[in-house]
Amino acid sequence: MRLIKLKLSSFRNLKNLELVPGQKFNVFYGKNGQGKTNLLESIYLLATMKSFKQAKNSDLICFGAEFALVKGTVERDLVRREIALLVERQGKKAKVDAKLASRVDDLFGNLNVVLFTPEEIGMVRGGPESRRRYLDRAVFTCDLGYLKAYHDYAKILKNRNALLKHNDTSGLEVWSERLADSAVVVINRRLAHLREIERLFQRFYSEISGNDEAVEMEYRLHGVDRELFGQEPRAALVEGLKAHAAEERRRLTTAVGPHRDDLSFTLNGRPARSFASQGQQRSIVLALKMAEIELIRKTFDAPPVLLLDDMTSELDRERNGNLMEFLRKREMQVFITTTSLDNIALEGSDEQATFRISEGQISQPEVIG
Ligand SMILES: Nc1ncnc2c1ncn2[C@@H]1O[C@H](COP(=O)(O)OP(=O)(O)OP(=O)(O)O)[C@@H](O)[C@H]1O
Repeated sequence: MRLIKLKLSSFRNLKNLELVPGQKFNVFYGKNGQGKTNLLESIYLLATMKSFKQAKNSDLICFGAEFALVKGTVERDLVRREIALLVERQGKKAKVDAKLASRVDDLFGNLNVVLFTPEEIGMVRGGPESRRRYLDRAVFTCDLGYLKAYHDYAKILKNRNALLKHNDTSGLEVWSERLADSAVVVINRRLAHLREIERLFQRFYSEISGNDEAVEMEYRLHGVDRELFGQEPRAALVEGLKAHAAEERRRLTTAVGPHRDDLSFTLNGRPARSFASQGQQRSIVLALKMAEIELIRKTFDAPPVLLLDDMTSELDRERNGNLMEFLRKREMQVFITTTSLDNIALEGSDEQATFRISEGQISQPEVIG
């Protein structure tokens, strides 16, 4: 999969931008606050209709403008498609080859992206939300049904939370059962994804770290009995909700379900969150991303586009080099942002297009190699 052309109008500080990226490594450099992350955000939006910064529509529109327009030509298996996304304050509208795409599903598989941000590097150590966010994004890219399952769950959760908030216990039991049904679907899809990437993740971790540390990942059910979940998942959720009834009355919110679950990593049996060194934690995230790329390649028979935001300064030279080598072998199109070209371990023969971004404007590329 490749992005052949990108055209932005009034997207954040990128008022009028046209880009014809190279086939492989595209490096965007410039000082802080010039629009590098915004550029990656626009590509991410084209693929998913969502901002990776959890931004509102109005944040995406250039100050003073009425709407933003993101247009891209993408290519997969030699078939080109035009994707156009109109962002207005009240909503987004997408078209694929001039046909209205009414749901995100219609965009599915045209452009797959894997995102790698400094925020995600902190994921092993940080709070569970960032790990859930990572997981949800990763599952959605390969599993079309996941988004619907996730939205169904979110709707039920919202209704159940509204009852708790108003101390209205009349319909609570019915909503608990609905929540349990929907939660099982979400959790099972997450678990299926993790099963698919587990081996890859372990293989890439040992390749990056160059030693035989045993790395494991585990899906942690919050407030739900693991064993019972293995046998009767729905009953386990219902039981979990019952057991947390007092906490829910106190906190006025649903205490159990995939919105509270977590993903944990262990190194040689010890929790990576507290025991792994910074380097080991970075290797874990890197191995996860590599596994995700590999799974997408297998699922779609085409590699995704990789968006690397300001990562280069986060990875040491060796890990950076490992990553670039991995990407080179897979013939992937990569978009990298950096404040300094010295951060990129891309010396070698690969084609590299370099763009300078300054105050939302892009300079013509210099092709190196
Ligand atoms: N809706 C908007 N309209 C106009 N400008 C905006 C809008 N949203 C953000 N900006 C501007 O975009 C700039 C931030 O761009 P971006 O986050 O892409 O920076 P960057 O080049 O990635 O910098 P860094 O290296 O610090 O990450 C800021 O100057 C901000 O004021």
